[in-house]
Amino acid sequence: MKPARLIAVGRLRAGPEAELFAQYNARLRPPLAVTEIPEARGSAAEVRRREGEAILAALPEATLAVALDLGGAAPDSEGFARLLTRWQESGRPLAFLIGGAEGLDPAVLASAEAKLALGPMTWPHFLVRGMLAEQLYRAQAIRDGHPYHRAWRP
Ligand SMILES: C[S@@+](CC[C@H](N)C(=O)[O-])C[C@H]1O[C@@H](n2cnc3c(N)ncnc32)[C@H](O)[C@@H]1O
Repeated sequence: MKPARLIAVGRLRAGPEAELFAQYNARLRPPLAVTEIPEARGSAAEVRRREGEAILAALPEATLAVALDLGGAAPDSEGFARLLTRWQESGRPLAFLIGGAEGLDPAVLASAEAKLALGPMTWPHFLVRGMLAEQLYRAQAIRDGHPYHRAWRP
């Protein structure tokens, strides 16, 4: 499987969020390749626009982009595993996009093939990297029939 790319705003420094991401990313076959976009300055709209331009410029041609966004669909983990399989089988480069403190620019959201929410709450963008990597690992476990994922609940 070709590696998916994570394009995320901000520089993740050493600390608990970096460790969380590294722990799950290391379990992915293959791990996500990470491209960090520098945080922009200006008004909220300028920040979104500048960061958005940099995100779009970082996307390889024909990329199937999945934007992490509160307004996106929120599948359960099995549904996400099925979506991931469909995206990977498209044969196109796959990239997940995470915005910065001001969120993703409308131009980025409009260009994305899919929008994915990790529930209705707003999470810090550096934590979202680890949460996404965990769900990608869970999707891998679901497809492999690995007991990491226990679907049963009372
Ligand atoms: C602090 S949030 C930005 C909040 C911004 N006001 C907005 O509504 O997008 C930074 C980034 O983290 C990601 N994010 C935060 N919470 C999320 C959630 N529940 N689902 C998906 N992505 C989320 C998104 O990529 C977002 O652009």
